[in-house]
Amino acid sequence: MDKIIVNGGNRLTGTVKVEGAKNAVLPVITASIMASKGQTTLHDVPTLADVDTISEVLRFMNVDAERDGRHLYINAEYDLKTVTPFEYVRKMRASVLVLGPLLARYGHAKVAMPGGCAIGSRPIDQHLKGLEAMGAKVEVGNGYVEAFTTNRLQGARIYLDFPSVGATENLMMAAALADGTTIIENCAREPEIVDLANFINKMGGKVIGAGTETIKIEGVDELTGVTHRIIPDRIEAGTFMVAGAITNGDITVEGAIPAHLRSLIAKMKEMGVQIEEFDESVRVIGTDLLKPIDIKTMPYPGFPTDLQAQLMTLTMRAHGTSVITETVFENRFMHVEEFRRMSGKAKIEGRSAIVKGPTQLQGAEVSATDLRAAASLIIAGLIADGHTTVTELNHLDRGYVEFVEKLQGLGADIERINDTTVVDPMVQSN
Ligand SMILES: CC(=O)N[C@H]1[C@@H](OP(=O)(O)OP(=O)(O)OC[C@H]2O[C@@H](n3ccc(=O)[nH]c3=O)[C@H](O)[C@@H]2O)O[C@H](CO)[C@@H](O)[C@@H]1O
Ligand SMILES: C=C(OP(=O)(O)O)C(=O)O
Repeated sequence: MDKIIVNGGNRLTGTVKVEGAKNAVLPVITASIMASKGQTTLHDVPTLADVDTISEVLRFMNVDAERDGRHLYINAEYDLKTVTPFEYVRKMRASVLVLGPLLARYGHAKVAMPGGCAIGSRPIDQHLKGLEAMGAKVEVGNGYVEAFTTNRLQGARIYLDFPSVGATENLMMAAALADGTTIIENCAREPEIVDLANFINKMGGKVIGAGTETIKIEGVDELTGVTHRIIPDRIEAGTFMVAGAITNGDITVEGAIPAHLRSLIAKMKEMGVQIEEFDESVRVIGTDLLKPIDIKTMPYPGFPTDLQAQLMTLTMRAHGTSVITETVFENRFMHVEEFRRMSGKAKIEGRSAIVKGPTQLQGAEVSATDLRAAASLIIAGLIADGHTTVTELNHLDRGYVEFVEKLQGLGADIERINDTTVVDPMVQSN
């Protein structure tokens, strides 16, 4: 079992570079299967477990998907299978993003229903509602969702009850090859949605309005493979920004696009952190005198739920009480219990976490409960007294490339080990 061991106390300094965005590359990869001719070449592809999983999904469907370092070559010119089994969806919920592309290209898609996960129940009703509005017949049973259409999907006007990122992406892709015009209202506005729209437009699609509350898509008959560079990962960038600030460090994060990080920059400045903005990088200079804040996670451009756990670590160093409210996922506070193991003073009240600072965190053995919890426990370890050991690193590997090496490059005392020590079951059960 792999473990990360952090010895707290080092101030981070220097420069770190972020990868292409996980949440941009996954939908772009699934959109590439709509290209009935030509090869797709993607650059700045992060070497993540999730990218490997979605590539396996594509290969299962008879698509060529070959990765060479940070480049991915995809050829979907063949007859594709239109089924995605549970073994893939179980590993990664974003597999459900093949639904729109397959249905649009073949008039059929059968995908294992994604279950709930540690952060919430995560239904896909908004995806299905939109596909039905476009004329698809949708059946849910035996753990699968199956969608058919005898003719092409028809353009429709769709209002999302919530600006769901995945639903906006699935419907935008389905509409790209539909007959007529689709309008998606109350859609998600994340930078990753804009990246996907740019990619579809390069393929020959006609998408306008991505990044606003209404997207209009005029369906076309055919899409072709193209070359595309994935946008930088704003969540990875934000994770390092917090790591720099919490250690009272001075770091530059290359690939941090300030326009994509407005809410985090505003909140960190409110806490007293100094932030200098450049075109595609930010410099973060920490302070000993952090102020408490209130944060509420919201769809973009609100504060991202994917940075909630990381920023919570910083509030543990602030002088006073911070209130962090999670409105996007109903169960995204699993890290609070782990912070308490490190002597963090945090408690959950309804949908909020109340954090009292400043606290001198203590090194402890903690376990990652989801991807961002993994990163935030490591960040907490950077300022804890003594050693912090973080396990369940499969979560971290879904979303961070060489996280340990990058932190070492900034001066952290951290290592990843493969610990094969057999644990006495009597001790473990206590
Ligand atoms: C691969 C990817 O891009 N993942 C991101 C994406 O996930 P994902 O696309 O799954 O997130 P959504 O925006 O769809 O979900 C947000 C909320 O809407 C609810 N909902 C969603 C769809 C639906 O049909 N019905 C419904 O009720 C969800 O349960 C959740 O409470 O956006 C999330 C919110 O920014 C991020 O945390 C994830 O990192
Ligand atoms: C929740 C996340 O991802 P996913 O939607 O892939 O589970 C995340 O990136 O923090």
